[in-house]
Amino acid sequence: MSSKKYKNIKKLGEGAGGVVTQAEDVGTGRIVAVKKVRMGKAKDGISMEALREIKLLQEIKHPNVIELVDAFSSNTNVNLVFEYCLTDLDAVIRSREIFITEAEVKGCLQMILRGVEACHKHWTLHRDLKPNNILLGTDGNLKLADFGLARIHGSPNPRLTHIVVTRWYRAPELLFGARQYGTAIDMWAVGCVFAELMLRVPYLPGDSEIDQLVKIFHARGTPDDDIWPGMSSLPGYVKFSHVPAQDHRALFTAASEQALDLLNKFLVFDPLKRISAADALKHPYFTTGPPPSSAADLLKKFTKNETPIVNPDQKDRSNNASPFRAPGTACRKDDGSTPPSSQFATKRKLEFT
Ligand SMILES: Nc1ncnc2c1ncn2[C@@H]1O[C@H](COP(=O)(O)OP(=O)(O)OP(=O)(O)O)[C@@H](O)[C@H]1O
Repeated sequence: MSSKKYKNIKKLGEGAGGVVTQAEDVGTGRIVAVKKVRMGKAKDGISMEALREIKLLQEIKHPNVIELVDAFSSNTNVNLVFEYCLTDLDAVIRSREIFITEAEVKGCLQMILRGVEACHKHWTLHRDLKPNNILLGTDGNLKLADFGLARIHGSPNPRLTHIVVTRWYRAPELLFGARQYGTAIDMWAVGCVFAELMLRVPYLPGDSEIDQLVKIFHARGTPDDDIWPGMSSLPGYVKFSHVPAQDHRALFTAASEQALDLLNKFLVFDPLKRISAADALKHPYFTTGPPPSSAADLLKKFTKNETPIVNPDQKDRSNNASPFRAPGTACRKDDGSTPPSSQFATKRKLEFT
């Protein structure tokens, strides 16, 4: 980083877009995270990818959307300066030190939904919602981050590509190659994250695009054109044999009726009938039973045992001991790491290779 304004502290990690470094604003002493974005297809010396992220984030100012503090260019890079975050939801979900209560799941989901609602109000799809793109800010708020794939939807010539959203959180319309899609793709992803918060393991961890659809249909039942009008006309539609929906109650053993009802509304096949973020926030789930945990409570709980963000490259997901896995067996390459205990779920049998 070659800005006199920021003093490099340490490398935090590296994503597909570039290196992220912890730094200090020498003028104010504020700790920030600087994301150095490699040049993509450059126009006028600035990466279009970086420009897109800058533009979207500058428009959305919300406690549940990561703050873009500054942006500057250095040689061939664009540096995006973000508020520094303490950990991410992936690290929290995988931590065996943390027992996530119903109130905490509720608090997390409420913050995620508020962030998504803010994005959607600004005609922005996040498009890559997943636990490691949801960061815990120093104020205890969860913040949606990594807008690298976000696009303004509804713009005249969107040329939307269906290769978006990490597979496990990808909506069925994207898996069937829909070229026109909207905010409902983020709501499917929110549903998968909600399920993962309760289960403590990814809900639908498909190995491939086809396996992703198989996992979705095994969980939710195979849809037909009555349930999802227009499904068979989608460009990538493939006919699957009929399987009935899994009994949700058998998997989410301790989840409340309201939690299951809301989960079902996120995971509706027809994108037009899928619940919106604004409506989800009005669901009785948030007003019945224990109230959602506050940001201050989440901060205390999720940072108690220090769960620093771990760069996925540095995570050893195969050798950690697990009560769910026979000693010495490696867990399947893609399935995340050791599932911590959950009061919501029946311990799900992991498949081994
Ligand atoms: N604001 C932040 N504060 C603290 N750490 C951050 C911040 N933003 C990103 N990181 C960390 O830096 C690393 C790289 O993040 P980045 O968003 O570039 O990629 P990623 O989400 O890990 O992967 P990908 O780009 O493939 O989605 C990750 O470990 C991430 O958690």
